[in-house]
Amino acid sequence: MKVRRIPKNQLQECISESWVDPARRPYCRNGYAYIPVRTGFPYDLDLPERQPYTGPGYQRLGDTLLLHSTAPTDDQLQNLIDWEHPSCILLLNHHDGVMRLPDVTVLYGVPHDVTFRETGITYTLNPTKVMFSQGNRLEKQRIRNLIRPGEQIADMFAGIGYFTLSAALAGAHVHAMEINPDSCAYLRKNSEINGVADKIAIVCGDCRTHLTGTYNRILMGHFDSPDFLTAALAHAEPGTVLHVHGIGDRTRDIEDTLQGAGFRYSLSEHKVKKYASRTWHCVWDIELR
Ligand SMILES: C[S@@+](CC[C@H](N)C(=O)[O-])C[C@H]1O[C@@H](n2cnc3c(N)ncnc32)[C@H](O)[C@@H]1O
Repeated sequence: MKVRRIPKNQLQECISESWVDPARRPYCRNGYAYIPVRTGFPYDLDLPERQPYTGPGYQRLGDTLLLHSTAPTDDQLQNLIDWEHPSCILLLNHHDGVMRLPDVTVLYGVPHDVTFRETGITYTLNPTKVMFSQGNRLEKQRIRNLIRPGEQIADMFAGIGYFTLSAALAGAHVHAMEINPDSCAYLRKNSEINGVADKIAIVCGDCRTHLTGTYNRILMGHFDSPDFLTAALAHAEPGTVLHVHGIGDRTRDIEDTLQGAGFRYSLSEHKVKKYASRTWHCVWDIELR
């Protein structure tokens, strides 16, 4: 592949010039951009063709790549480094405990805070310290579309702001509760970066002791949410909408709790993503009557 090597900060100025091959992606390394050159134009280097990466799937969070569960072979890892030029590659083995802390193996580079955008929201986090689920992207958008400006919302499991930031950007006032101090710190940072700090009241602690008053909407983005429903209902009233996440079929448990608390309600179930074979991560939308 014939390329011209230029300082990375000149990439934007060059990208529409006639010598640039628009069918190939430039790539950056060590402060330089390598731009593929069209046939017939002068070039600086003739690089061996890059081998497309064909190993296990991964997600990109800023300059860090996150592989899920399946470790690459040594050849695949080298192939991925050459293909994506990341600064760090992590293998996410699983999430641990109630805080859903990531258990990761560092495959390449040194872990650090990463910044990236997803559906118009900027996130900063360290993927070795807190979880980030790209699989919840559609659910975040769905929730954002349901929220009306001025709503009073409780996010009982705010994490680094997956739902809280969407809700605040939709014009709601969010009482964001989170038990993990690392997540609270990133949530604070993310609310500032996205310009919604004045719409979010962050509390670091157990949501069950921090819920106050009643809310228009209660977000419960934790797999064990059905077990927290009684606590949430103590801060709900007719008209309140709850979004209760869980794994597998929890409809019966949820309905038992609602009926035990004496509420009339409408309930609908939505699939968020596959969790295991035949098991789904679901969210139950409940509107109290
Ligand atoms: C699934 S994670 C992330 C939540 C995020 N809303 C999402 O959908 O991905 C759940 C979060 O709930 C927090 N958490 C667990 N138990 C909690 C509790 N009792 N009170 C407040 N936060 C809690 C964990 O620390 C974790 O950050």
